[in-house]
Amino acid sequence: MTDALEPFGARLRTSMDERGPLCVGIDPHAALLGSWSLPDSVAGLERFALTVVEALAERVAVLKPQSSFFERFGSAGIAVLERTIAEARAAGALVVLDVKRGDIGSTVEAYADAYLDPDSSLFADAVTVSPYLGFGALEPFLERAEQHGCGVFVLAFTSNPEGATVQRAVTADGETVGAAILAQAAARNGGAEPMGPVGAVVGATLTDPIPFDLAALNGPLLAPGLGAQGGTPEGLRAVFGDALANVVPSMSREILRNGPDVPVLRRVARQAAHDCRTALGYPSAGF
Ligand SMILES: O=c1ccn([C@@H]2O[C@H](COP(=O)(O)O)[C@@H](O)[C@H]2O)c(=O)[nH]1
Repeated sequence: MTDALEPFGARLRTSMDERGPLCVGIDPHAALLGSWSLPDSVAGLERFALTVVEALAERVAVLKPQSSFFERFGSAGIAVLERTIAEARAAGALVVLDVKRGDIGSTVEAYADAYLDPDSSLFADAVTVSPYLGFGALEPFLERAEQHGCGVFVLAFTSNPEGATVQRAVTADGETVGAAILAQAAARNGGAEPMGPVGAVVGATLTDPIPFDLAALNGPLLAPGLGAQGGTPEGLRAVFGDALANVVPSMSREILRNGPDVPVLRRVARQAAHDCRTALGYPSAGF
């Protein structure tokens, strides 16, 4: 039986305050394996992922493995993902598994067992989830997260341009789908201190205003899209307004393309962390 963890909002707040808010994605694209002179194989995948862990897990607040790049190698890739998560957590990083799961409630129950049960070999501190089968269908994820001190990042306004056709569609109540998702997430977080376990994914690339007061979420805001997708740390203020304190800015390729040298990865990530801290108004301490 594993010891109960503190609530995710408190753990994330502490980690961001101590290390700075940067999240680095572990996205072992085939092209990146090649540019690191690694084979496009399970061995290459493992070397890549564990090199990122070695370089950054003791330094950044959050590491975010992208499950798809591990799944493409089948069960052997999943075994590498398990090891990556375990070693990153052991080194002190919070792990957000970017797996974007969502289904009918009875099936979500099993996904929640897979990712948010401390006895699972894929246990992570948080997962990304898709609410497009209805926010209510995510209930098993939310319950399990609350039970075990984990977090859930619900896709709201994603960084890709195609997302808008769904997320900015207007519901019968006259609000956008994305805003309706955020309102339900905010209701779930209530007045939790320092923030609740239900986060949202809001892209750092967005240029149209977000039709929701993001500070009212009272939860973490995972902001992918920095670097390779065109988002910049300086642009975060325009996207997130009053909610800057809860933003977890995320970069993958922008950092990873500098590998495989560990000191170089650290130097690039340190610069990115500095840029994000400055943009988000953090003190200069931290990675
Ligand atoms: O809205 C979203 C949600 C998730 N992602 C994920 O983040 C990384 C982005 O990688 P970069 O190399 O920094 O572009 C990737 O794993 C996506 O699946 C996102 O980009 N946007």
